[in-house]
Amino acid sequence: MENIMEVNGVSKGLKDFQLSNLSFDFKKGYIMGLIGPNGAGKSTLIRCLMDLAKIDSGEIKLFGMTHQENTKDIKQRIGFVYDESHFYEEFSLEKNKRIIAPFYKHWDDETFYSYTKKFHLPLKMKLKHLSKGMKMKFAIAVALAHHPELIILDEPTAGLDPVFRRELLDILLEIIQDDKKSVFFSTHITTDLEQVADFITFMNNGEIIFSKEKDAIFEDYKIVKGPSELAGEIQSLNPVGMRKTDVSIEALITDVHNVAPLLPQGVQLERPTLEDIMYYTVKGITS
Ligand SMILES: Nc1ncnc2c1ncn2[C@@H]1O[C@H](COP(=O)(O)OP(=O)(O)OP(=O)(O)O)[C@@H](O)[C@H]1O
Repeated sequence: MENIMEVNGVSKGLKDFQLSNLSFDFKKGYIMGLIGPNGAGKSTLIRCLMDLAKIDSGEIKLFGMTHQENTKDIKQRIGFVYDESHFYEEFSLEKNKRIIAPFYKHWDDETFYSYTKKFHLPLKMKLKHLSKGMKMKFAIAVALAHHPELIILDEPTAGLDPVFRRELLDILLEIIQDDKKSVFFSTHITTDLEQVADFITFMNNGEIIFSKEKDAIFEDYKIVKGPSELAGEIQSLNPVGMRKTDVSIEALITDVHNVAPLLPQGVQLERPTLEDIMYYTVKGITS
């Protein structure tokens, strides 16, 4: 399968922050989730992907091209949804649509109106009077109406009610069904990714901790639980993170195939959630 996105050794310095040597690939026809704690650099990476922020070194290729080579073509082929509203607040949704549509070669009114109907969006209302969730829905309708091959969303489910969140995840799953489109989205709601993502990229402190197939992550990481007396033995196995109470111990281990045979008797192995993996990676060993 061909790569739709290739990030090679990308670095970007901001005032007090640095994206450091990021590398990962993303294949066509899948959903990739981008996770990481607040301030990890997810939005900064997305801004670099969209060429809204210039990278200092390395290379980003989308559809096999860099922005320098053909940014216009790249942007036509991406549906981009992000938090800062880039629409006209004083105008109605209909008027916003009339302004935006001519910028896209493949704009499709029928698709646009089918989504605004599905999302119950009031076309005559001024954008500034929409709720946060409704604005997000409008941004999604606009992004999907020009038939993008790649959809990039920065925290699209933030501010959405659970019913629409589920609906949006179903829409994202529908989009990739023809194997020609791909979805890349950042989120703090890791359970959403457990449902729909094929690949997960995890960032912390401006670095990539891993970028892997979801199933491979759950094969590699396990939670170890046991009585607190075993703390020393578990710690000697170099867990990613560990939490100890007076009576029990819980740790996250990686490279489970090599580490599991070394585990002491009396511990249980459990499948972690993505949230467990994030928590222990960020927190490390606490007591
Ligand atoms: N324009 C900017 N100038 C200087 N620093 C910035 C700028 N934009 C972001 N930063 C800093 O870069 C760091 C990463 O921010 P970023 O928004 O990329 O993180 P994030 O992972 O998306 O976080 P969150 O989950 O909270 O949205 C933060 O420390 C932030 O303050």
